[in-house]
Amino acid sequence: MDRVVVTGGAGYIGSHVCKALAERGLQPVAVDDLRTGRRDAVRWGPLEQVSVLDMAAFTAVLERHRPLAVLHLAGLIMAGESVERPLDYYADNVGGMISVLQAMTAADIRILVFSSTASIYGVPQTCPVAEDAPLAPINPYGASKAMCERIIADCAARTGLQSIALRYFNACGADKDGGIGEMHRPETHLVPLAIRAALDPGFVLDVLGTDYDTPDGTGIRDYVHVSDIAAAHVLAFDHLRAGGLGQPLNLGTGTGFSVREIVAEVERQTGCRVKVREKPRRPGDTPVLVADSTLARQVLGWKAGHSTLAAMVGSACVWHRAAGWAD
Ligand SMILES: NC(=O)c1ccc[n+]([C@@H]2O[C@H](COP(=O)([O-])OP(=O)(O)OC[C@H]3O[C@@H](n4cnc5c(N)ncnc54)[C@H](O)[C@@H]3O)[C@@H](O)[C@H]2O)c1
Ligand SMILES: O=c1ccn([C@@H]2O[C@H](COP(=O)(O)OP(=O)(O)O[C@H]3O[C@H](CO)[C@@H](O)[C@H](O)[C@H]3O)[C@@H](O)[C@H]2O)c(=O)[nH]1
Repeated sequence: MDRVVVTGGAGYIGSHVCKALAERGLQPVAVDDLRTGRRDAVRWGPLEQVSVLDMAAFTAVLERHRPLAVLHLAGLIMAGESVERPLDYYADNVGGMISVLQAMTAADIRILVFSSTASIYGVPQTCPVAEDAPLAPINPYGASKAMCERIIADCAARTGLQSIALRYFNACGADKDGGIGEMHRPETHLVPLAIRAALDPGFVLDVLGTDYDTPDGTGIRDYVHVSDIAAAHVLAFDHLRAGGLGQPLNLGTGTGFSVREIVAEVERQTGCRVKVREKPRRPGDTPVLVADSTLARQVLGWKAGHSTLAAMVGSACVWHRAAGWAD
């Protein structure tokens, strides 16, 4: 069976990517050091418990499995935390990227799909934001991902590397079969926290900023179903394997929802009040981020088919009712 290495394969999005690869008839090999990932999320292929920072060990994994491609999702992910711990973010995200590219070069693996982010746009001048907008990250997390994209482009210009950077907007929701879903440790993301604040009597959601220049004063994001993001990885892999041109692609729906709109949807779906308290803005947060994903549709034929608000919040509610929350 043809193999594909998924770094961060024990994480939230990586585990959904592994499932999508398996459904496409490919064997995913998860490479994850389990610093935040979960062993029980690795269900569709082997787990190699290795840090991508360990170039020699990661090269050995590539030599052993001879994958057709590397899908690089491993990294640190919290924009707010990156403001507090910038060096950790540059070390894991930029250091990890360099190590992955060195290992791929050593093992002669030429196809790369990279997890980039909407955070690289910072505070975009226009929304929905397209891929040709200036990259102007306002936190170390976004800056680390912009650096990775630059490093990939520099390598691709000099070698046979074929790559696509997928700039995801806000991943949420859970797999339809219920076995995997969002369980970050610690959890800082809005959708799981809002669901918890509805279902767990002892938990309150902090609304982080109520004075943004938005209709209800709270931050607006483009939420996209994790299964749609996973599907985009398979499409990107197929596209590159067929010799298609690599380029950065936004993954979003083109519609933004405010924090209060997410809270209202959680209340509608659970039938419970979401307990909230209003707090100041979180450092490093952008007021509004919404994607123009026309290019992903044109290049990959990608559609965010599962990403209605009801489907995203609904699948997340089903997951958390069964799995609870990480503490
Ligand atoms: N969650 C989102 O909304 C979102 C949006 C845009 C981009 N992204 C990107 O998607 C990727 C996956 O995010 P996620 O939400 O699944 O996060 P996650 O924390 O669930 O997954 C990241 C995984 O990477 C692993 N990891 C981290 N550093 C590693 C290292 N050096 N070596 C090996 N494994 C390592 C962790 O153990 C974890 O399993 C990240 O690169 C993130 O920046 C996420
Ligand atoms: O307890 C919370 C958590 C979040 N928010 C707000 O909810 C929105 C979404 O926040 P969150 O779910 O933390 O996601 P982002 O900070 O937008 O970042 C996510 O989305 C980015 C892409 O847009 C990814 O790159 C990041 O990895 C991922 O963490 C923002 O307006 C936050 O201010 C709250 O009000 N209270």
